[in-house]
Amino acid sequence: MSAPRTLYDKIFDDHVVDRQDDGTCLLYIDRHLVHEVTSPQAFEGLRLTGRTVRHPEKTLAVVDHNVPTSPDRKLGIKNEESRIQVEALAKNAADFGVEYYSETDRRQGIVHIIGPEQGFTLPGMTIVCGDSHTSTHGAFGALAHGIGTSEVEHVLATQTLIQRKARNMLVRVDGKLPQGVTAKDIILAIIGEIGTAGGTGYVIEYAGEAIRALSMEGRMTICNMSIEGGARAGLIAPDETTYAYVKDKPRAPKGKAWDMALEYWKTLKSDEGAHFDKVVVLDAANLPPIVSWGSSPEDVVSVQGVVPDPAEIADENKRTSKQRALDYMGLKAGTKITDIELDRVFIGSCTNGRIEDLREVAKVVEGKTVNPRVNAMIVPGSGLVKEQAEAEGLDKIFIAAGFDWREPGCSMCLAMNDDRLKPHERCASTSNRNFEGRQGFKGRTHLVSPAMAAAAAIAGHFVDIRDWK
Ligand SMILES: CC(C)[C@H](C(=O)O)[C@@H](O)C(=O)O
Ligand code: SF4
Repeated sequence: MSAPRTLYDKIFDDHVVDRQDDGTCLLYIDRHLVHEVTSPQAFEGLRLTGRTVRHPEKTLAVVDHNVPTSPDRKLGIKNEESRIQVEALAKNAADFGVEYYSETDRRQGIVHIIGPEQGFTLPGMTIVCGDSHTSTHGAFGALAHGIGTSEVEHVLATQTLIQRKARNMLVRVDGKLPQGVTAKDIILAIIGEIGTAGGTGYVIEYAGEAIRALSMEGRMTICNMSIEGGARAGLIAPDETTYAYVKDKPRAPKGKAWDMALEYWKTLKSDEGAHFDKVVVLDAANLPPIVSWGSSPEDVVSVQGVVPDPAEIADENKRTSKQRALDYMGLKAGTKITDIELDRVFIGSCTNGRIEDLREVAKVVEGKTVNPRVNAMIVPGSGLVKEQAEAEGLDKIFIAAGFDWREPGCSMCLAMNDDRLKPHERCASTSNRNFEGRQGFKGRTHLVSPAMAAAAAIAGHFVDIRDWK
């Protein structure tokens, strides 16, 4: 019998086209997602060398980062740089025969939200995109990771990618999540535990009772932030939850092809006794709602906690860097997290812009009013999420509470469009990065779950969602 293998080993092995003696492999790529930011030079490279896109039907292009989210987006993009990128993708997709969702297509949205929605993302596949949060698709038991622009060109031209095998890491989350604690809190806690370099050189497989209990939306939130923990990719073995989500999606296999696919997908799990190079175990039952206080996703604390004191850090470099983070954030050590007041609230992004996230938000804010000091926006992750939310009447709940209800896109997750923080504005955000300037020059970002962001919008400061009435 062959040695037990992990889920990552299996998917990797199934896609090796060529393996060199030094371990360098050529991997077959099943799906390639393309957005406007990292693709212009790649298409230009093809043009210059007279090459074509090898498999246009395995490639899907969408605009997300630069598109305006205001209702008048049809009027065009004012910012020239943004407009050029969006127009370039439209032209490249047409010239190279790649399917393309423009900002007026109802299927348009954040690249990592539309892939799963369309059934373009399927278990067992290798999936790449010129975007670090491609790890999101790992929630389906697909090997999915970000690539650079020169690799985008390589995949467009050859449908393959040069890769070396990463090491295997297991993150097991045991037990049941308490009421009010979500997938977002799990992943923030994991990153708090392992640090932003903890996953460097690894592909993380998430397992355990708490992961199994998550919906596909929750699993995507977890895998999405794998890259924030330094990992190349995140994976969750497919199960009944996965199959139920995938079934009947526009591009999912149908009929006999579905049965065959299912048979294969059922083999996609780590074998008993498979070797992991690193194992981390967390207990879900002990997790509180989490809030980030600094400028790195590892700077996290319980909502019941206080802003930590860098003076207590022994390592000098780390102490200096955490002090700088506190200064940037305009916070004092010892401040209670629930005393931190917000100016803005952003609900959306490829981390938390899916329908389930919006349902959670609606539950928290129904019949309540956004604090007058707070400017709060909700940005659906895709046109289909927006339609679904409106069909359920969620938009009415949001608007009645005083939220701004927008068109789909990356929006204020990163300041590449009109949605951005002003200097020193403090924001509770459901996105994945709190880097300096991420949401606007000198903007201050606190990463939280959708429910925590919603409650903060109403209260005007952080509150423990477990006490919400
Ligand atoms: C613009 C893009 C290349 C970038 C990424 O790779 O992740 C963006 O999506 C982000 O979240 O910072
Ligand atoms: S929503 Fe944010 S994290 Fe996701 S792809 Fe867009 S910019 Fe990147």
